[in-house]
Amino acid sequence: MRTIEDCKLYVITGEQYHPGRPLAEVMEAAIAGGADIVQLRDKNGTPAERFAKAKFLRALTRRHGALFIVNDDTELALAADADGVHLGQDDLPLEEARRRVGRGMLIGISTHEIAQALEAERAGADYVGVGPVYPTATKPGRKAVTTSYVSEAAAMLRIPFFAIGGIAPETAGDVLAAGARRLCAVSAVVGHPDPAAVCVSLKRSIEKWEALDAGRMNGWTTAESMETEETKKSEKIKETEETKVTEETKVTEETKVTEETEESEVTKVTEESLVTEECMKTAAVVSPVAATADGMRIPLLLNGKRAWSEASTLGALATALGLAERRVMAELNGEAVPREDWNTVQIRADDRVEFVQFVGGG
Ligand SMILES: Cc1ncc(COP(=O)(O)OP(=O)(O)O)c(N)n1
Ligand SMILES: Cc1ncsc1CCOP(=O)(O)O
Ligand SMILES: [Mg+2]
Repeated sequence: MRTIEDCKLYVITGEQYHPGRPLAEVMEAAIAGGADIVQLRDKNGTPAERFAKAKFLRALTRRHGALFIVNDDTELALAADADGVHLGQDDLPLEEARRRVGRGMLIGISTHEIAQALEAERAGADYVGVGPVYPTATKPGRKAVTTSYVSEAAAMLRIPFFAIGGIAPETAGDVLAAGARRLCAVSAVVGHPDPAAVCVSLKRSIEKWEALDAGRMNGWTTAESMETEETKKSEKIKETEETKVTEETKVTEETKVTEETEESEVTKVTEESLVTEECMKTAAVVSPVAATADGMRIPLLLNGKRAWSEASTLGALATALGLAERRVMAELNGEAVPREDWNTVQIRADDRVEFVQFVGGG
């Protein structure tokens, strides 16, 4: 059976999005496409209808090895032998829900800001929802939290989080670039004529970023295992980029995945003044700014990864990274910045900076 850590794609029912199409057909397609978790979210059915759907989804998910979560209702979760229950900020408090469902059941909590997520983590939530990232008709009136909350969650949470709200193949790239590695969707999947295809696409996007992360992890190596630029080029990972680190500088080599190109890209980022996400996680309980020793460093999302820099301009950052003389492109918050402007473009806290070097193909 899958654990919550294994689960990357979470699909929630939304029968209003597939009128005339049976729930069974749509959710079976979602699972066939790679949904790891299915949640029953039914605000309108009678208790008997909700119970029947829960029993059906329990059997379906069990058959396919997926997890089954019930929204809002601990009693229904218990009655249907679900794997867990999902609760919002205005639902039953986590402590009371835990008393009712016991240790063996997963509890997920919706969060809309980092303080709520840290509190849920502290109180024993198994995962949190982070959203709505974008405004969504599925949760009307709920303010979008934007990808900046996704970045905070990525930097500060230890438990798994699922980005939710407006998640679709078109938005997944930005949400993953902000640091999410788990996605949750309703309308984009269940409202699509081909739910399986949407799930396949979302799952592929997640896996691309995981492959990129694996490259970054490989980068946390010692000088002995450092490779030459040429070696690295020949070992490009399909559809991903790699990360390398030198022992002395504890430098990250960050990369970027673009949806537009199938070519791998390798960006070498070498600098002394960056502290990576690892340091950030150690200081997770304090604010990002307080986490810096000297208070001078700016928190950034550098090639999708949380980092810190003393550089105040894009040019200074490129210099610090050893990229000033390299044939690289820079993007600041999704906008390409011409090289002639690098020294005048200021970097601010939580800016998203991407340095990309194309190495082959094109
Ligand atoms: C995975 C996941 N995340 C968030 C929610 C929303 O829960 P809540 O805020 O309680 O809103 P409702 O879904 O009950 O309207 C969720 N259901 N699942
Ligand atoms: C239930 C919920 N909670 C936060 S956003 C959301 C709905 C997400 O739906 P969609 O994927 O259709 O935007
Ligand atoms: Mg709820």
